[in-house]
Amino acid sequence: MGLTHQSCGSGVNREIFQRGMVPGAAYVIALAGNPNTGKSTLFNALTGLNQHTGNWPGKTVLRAEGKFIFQGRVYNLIDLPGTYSLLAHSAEEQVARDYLCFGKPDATIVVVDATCLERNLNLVLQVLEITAKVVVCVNLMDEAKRKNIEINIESLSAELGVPVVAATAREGAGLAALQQAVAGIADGTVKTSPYIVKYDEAIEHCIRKLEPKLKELVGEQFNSRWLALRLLDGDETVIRSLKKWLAEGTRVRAAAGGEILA
Ligand SMILES: Nc1nc2c(ncn2[C@@H]2O[C@H](COP(=O)(O)OP(=O)(O)OP(=O)(O)O)[C@@H](O)[C@H]2O)c(=O)[nH]1
Ligand SMILES: [Mg+2]
Repeated sequence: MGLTHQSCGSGVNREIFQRGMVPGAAYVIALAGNPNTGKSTLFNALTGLNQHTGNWPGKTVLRAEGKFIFQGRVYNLIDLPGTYSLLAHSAEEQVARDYLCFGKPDATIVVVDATCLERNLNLVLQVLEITAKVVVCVNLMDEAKRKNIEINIESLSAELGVPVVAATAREGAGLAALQQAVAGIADGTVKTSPYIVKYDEAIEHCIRKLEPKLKELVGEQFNSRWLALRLLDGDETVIRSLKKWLAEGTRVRAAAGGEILA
């Protein structure tokens, strides 16, 4: 049998992409965003001093994770490196992108700077191309207020199709609402309908051709539209990551005596 999604499972994701290491965690939550948007401030405010740091596998990029407890459940929070894009031009971008696709977090918080929202939304749209399980956290609301910038959180949420929460992480403001929104996405009680960028018809045509083939390979595990776009980009790094994921699935299956891991 060839390599298919049936030979690869979430156990594999955890092994090779280090999904999360907090024991007993109900959910794994990723924290993404442009550099300097307050991700680490938010991470520290949510987790306190309960953090574990190391490097991402094979990279000199710092990996920080910790936990918070909300309504009796443990959430494993992963602080991703700050990036402007997810096109894997740098080690940081590759780490963030691979984690969002192959690590399959239960929810992703994208932290944006309220004082330069437009630039930050570029990353939000890229994350929405990978996963629908997103909460946007509009941080630095204190700075925005000082600069007389008003943000209509409700209409932003309606346009993006995902929950949007305002916060001032440095003062701990908005954290409870953020945790509530994350909980709803992680346990599936809140459904999203993310804004998806549409490309030129020539590209959309190629996506329609590629997507079914990719679905055969990875099933519903990963976002095949996004994988198709990366293949059209000729993105070698994503092809390598995909091969690694498929090969690892077979290795684990063989080690488990041929049983398919769910
Ligand atoms: N005024 C204000 N400053 C904030 C807020 N949150 C974070 N900051 C400040 O913004 C700066 C950057 O915060 P970090 O938490 O390091 O940002 P980051 O996104 O982790 O940055 P990178 O890891 O470099 O990508 C620091 O000086 C924080 O004190 C906020 O809500 N309001
Ligand atoms: Mg940081």
